[in-house]
Amino acid sequence: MTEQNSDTAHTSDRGVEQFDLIIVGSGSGNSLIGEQWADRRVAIVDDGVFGGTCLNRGCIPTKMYAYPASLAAASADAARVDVQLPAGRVDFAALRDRVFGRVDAISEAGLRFRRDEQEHVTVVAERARFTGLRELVTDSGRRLRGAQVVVAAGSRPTLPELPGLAGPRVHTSDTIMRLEELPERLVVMGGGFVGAEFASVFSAFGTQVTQVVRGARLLSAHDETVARTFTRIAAEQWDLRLETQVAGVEDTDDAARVRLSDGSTIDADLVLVATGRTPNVDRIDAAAAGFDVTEDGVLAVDRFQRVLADGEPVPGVWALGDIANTWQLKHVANYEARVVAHNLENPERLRAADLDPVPAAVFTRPQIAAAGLTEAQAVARLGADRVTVKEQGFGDVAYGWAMEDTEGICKLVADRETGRLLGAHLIGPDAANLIQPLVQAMSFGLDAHTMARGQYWIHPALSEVVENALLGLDVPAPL
Ligand SMILES: Cc1cc2nc3c(=O)[nH]c(=O)nc-3n(C[C@H](O)[C@H](O)[C@H](O)COP(=O)(O)OP(=O)(O)OC[C@H]3O[C@@H](n4cnc5c(N)ncnc54)[C@H](O)[C@@H]3O)c2cc1C
Ligand SMILES: NC(=O)c1ccc[n+]([C@@H]2O[C@H](COP(=O)([O-])OP(=O)(O)OC[C@H]3O[C@@H](n4cnc5c(N)ncnc54)[C@H](O)[C@@H]3O)[C@@H](O)[C@H]2O)c1
Repeated sequence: MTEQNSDTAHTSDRGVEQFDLIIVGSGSGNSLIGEQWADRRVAIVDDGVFGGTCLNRGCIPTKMYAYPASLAAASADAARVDVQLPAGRVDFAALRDRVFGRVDAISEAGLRFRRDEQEHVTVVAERARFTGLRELVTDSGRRLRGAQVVVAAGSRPTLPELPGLAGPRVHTSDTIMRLEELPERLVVMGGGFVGAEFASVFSAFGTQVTQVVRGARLLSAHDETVARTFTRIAAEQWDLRLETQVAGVEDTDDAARVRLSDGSTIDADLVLVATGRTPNVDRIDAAAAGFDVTEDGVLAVDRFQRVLADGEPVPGVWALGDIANTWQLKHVANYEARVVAHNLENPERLRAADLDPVPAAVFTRPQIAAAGLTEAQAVARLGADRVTVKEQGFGDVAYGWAMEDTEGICKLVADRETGRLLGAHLIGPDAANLIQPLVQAMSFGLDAHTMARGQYWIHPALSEVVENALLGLDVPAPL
C-alpha cells in the first residue's frame, strides 16, 4: 500500500494529527466511511494490502479456488449418474492469475479511491499502535488523535512454536494461493475451516494431499454427525492422519520433511499451516491503552461494540470483526461494522449487535453449513427430554435421487415443547444455500411446523430435504 501525505488533517502544535474518525484496518473498517463523513476528517490506517483479509487472502479468493475445485472433481459425481467426464485438469497459473487479476484490481481501486479521490480521507499505510485511549503512533512516528477511533485490525494466521515453520516451503493461507506452480505433494496441518477447504481444493486439483490433525475428527467444533461424516468422506479423498501431531519440519534439498509425533516423516513440496488465527490485539498495543482483552484473546466490547477498559466503555472507541469476536467470519464483521457505523453517528440511540444465530459454511466437497446449537449443546442446555432431532438424507428426496446422492444429511435440532429450531447442520451439495431459510426461521422465531407447512416448497427441488427434515421433528403443530 502506498502512502498519501494528506493536507486534510489538522496538525496541532505538538505535531499530533487530529481527526474526527480514525479507523485502524482497511478490511471491514473501510465500509464505515460513508457519505455522512464527507465534511469531516477521517484517517484509515493499514500497513497491509488495502481491503484486508476477506478480499485479498480470505473468503473471496478461496471461494474462487473452491468452485473450480468442485468442477475439477466432478467426474466421480457424474459417473454415478451415467455420465463419463474426463478427470478434471486445472490450469493453475491461469486460475491464479484470473483470481488475483480481479482481487488485486479491486484492492488497488479501493485504495486509489480513498487516497486520491476523497479529500477528507487520509490513508496512512503504516502500522499504528495505541499510546492513549484515542491516540496512536505509527511506526514512522506519526502521531494521530481521533475524536472517535474504530479498531478493525483483524487477525493473522497462528504459527505454532515448532522447529522449521519459518522454512521456505512452509505457507499459511496468506501465501498458498499465490504459488508459482501447483505442488505435487502438500502437507496440511490443522483440521479446521482453512485446513479442510485447502485440502479439498488441492486434492481436487490433483495434488497429493496429506492432512495432519491432532484430534480424532475434522471440523471438531461442528455437530458430531457432520464432523464424523465429513471426516469419513475426506479420508476417501486424501490421506488423513488423525490424532497425529506435527513435531517439526526440516528443509531438505528438494522437500519439506515433516516429522510426525509417531516418529514417521512425510516429504512434501509444501506445508500449509492452518492452525487458527490470532487476533491482532498485540499489533495495536491494546495494553498501552488499558483496553480489556477477553480470555479468548479478543478486545472486550459491550453489545454496542464499545471497547471496554476496566469493564467500562471507553468513550469514542469501538471495535469490530476478528479483533473483537471469536466467530472470525466476514458476515459477522460486516454486521458489526453496520452497527458501529450507526453508533458513531447516534450516541443517544445506540444500536446493539444482537443478531442470532451466526451461520457459517465450509466450502469443501461436499459443502457444510451450520447455524445455532449442535445436538450436544442443545441437550446440555435444555436436557435430553426437551430436544428433538431429525437427520434427513439428501438421497431420500427426489432431487437427491436425481443426483444419486448417498452422503448428504440435513440435521435439525429443535425444542420439543415450543417447536422452535435450535440448530441446523447440513453436509451435502449446496449446503451453504440450503441453510439460509433455516437461518431465517431461527432469526425470526418461526417454529418448525409453521415453516414446513406454512409455505409451498418447490417440487422436486433439493430444498425438499429441508422440508422433510422439518416434518420429521417431533414438535407440536401450532393451534
Ligand atoms: C483463508 C480464509 C478464508 C476465509 N473464508 C471465509 C468465508 O468463506 N466466509 C467468511 O465469512 N469468512 C471467511 N474468512 C474469515 C474472514 O476473512 C474474516 O473474518 C474477515 O476478513 C475479518 O475482517 P476484519 O475486518 O475483522 O479484519 P481484516 O479484513 O483482516 O482487516 C484487518 C486489517 O487491519 C490491518 N492491521 C492489523 N494490525 C494493524 C495495525 N496495528 N495498524 C494498522 N493496520 C493494522 C491488517 O493489515 C488488515 O488489513 C476466511 C479467512 C481466511 C483466512
Ligand atoms: N468458509 C469460511 O467461513 C471460512 C474459511 C476459512 C476460514 N474461516 C475463518 O477463519 C478462522 C480460522 O480458520 P482455521 O482453520 O485456521 O482455524 P480453526 O480454529 O477453524 O481450526 C484450527 C485447527 O488447527 C488445529 N490446531 C490448533 N493449534 C494446533 C497445534 N498447535 N498443532 C496442531 N493442530 C493445531 C485445531 O485443532 C483445528 O483443527 C476460522 O475459525 C473461520 O472462522 C472461515
